[in-house]
Amino acid sequence: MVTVESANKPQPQTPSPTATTAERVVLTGYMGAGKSTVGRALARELGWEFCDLDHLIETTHAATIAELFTQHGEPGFRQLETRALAAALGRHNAVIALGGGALESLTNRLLLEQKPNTLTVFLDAPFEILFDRCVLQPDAAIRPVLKDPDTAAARFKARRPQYQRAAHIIVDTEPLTPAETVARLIEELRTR
Ligand SMILES: Nc1ncnc2c1ncn2[C@@H]1O[C@H](COP(=O)(O)OP(=O)(O)O)[C@@H](O)[C@H]1O
Ligand SMILES: O=C(O)C1=C[C@@H](OP(=O)(O)O)[C@@H](O)[C@H](O)C1
Ligand SMILES: [Mg+2]
Repeated sequence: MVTVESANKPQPQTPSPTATTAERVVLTGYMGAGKSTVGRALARELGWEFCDLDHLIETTHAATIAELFTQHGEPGFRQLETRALAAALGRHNAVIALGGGALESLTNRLLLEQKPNTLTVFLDAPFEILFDRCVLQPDAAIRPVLKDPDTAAARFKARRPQYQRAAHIIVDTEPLTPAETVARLIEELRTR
């Protein structure tokens, strides 16, 4: 029997492809890991909002990442990144793609770690693969940190333990396409 009360209740929305209790998924990993590409596709699949931290910084300050590095230096850029992260973590039903350097900051690591209902995913791959992906990326934004390959390799080595420590889920993306990584994450989200 359909009571008036239940008939007036809001109808359920399109079923989510996952029953996850997480309110947001945060993608981390080095440049070229696919945070932006996979994040956008995952958000679309979940019917969630997509927030790319670099894009948020660029629109907030009306300048490209490269311009912000030139204007403020890397330390200045990192401050803007921390503010953007704090704002982004306030979103619900959102996939958030971090920049590759976001977890260098202890403040950022604590912001992320202390945010409840947040599933952090580390998209991993060897440095050489990541570097090639960035070089081959059509119309890629300039990544100032990638200018010198030796320094970039050293930063990869230094950052990797931070990505690992922050992660609830680690995906080795080397053998996967971005679509396969999305499928893997949807599968993981079913059980969390
Ligand atoms: N297996 C893969 N996983 C993720 N990205 C891949 C893969 N293979 C190639 N790519 C390409 O590498 C680039 C990753 O760039 P992007 O998503 O901007 O990474 P990030 O935001 O992590 O720096 C994209 O051009 C993407 O199409
Ligand atoms: O690793 C880094 O220090 C950076 C990564 C970039 O984002 P992606 O990882 O999305 O390329 C961007 O935030 C900026 O160029 C600095
Ligand atoms: Mg990106």
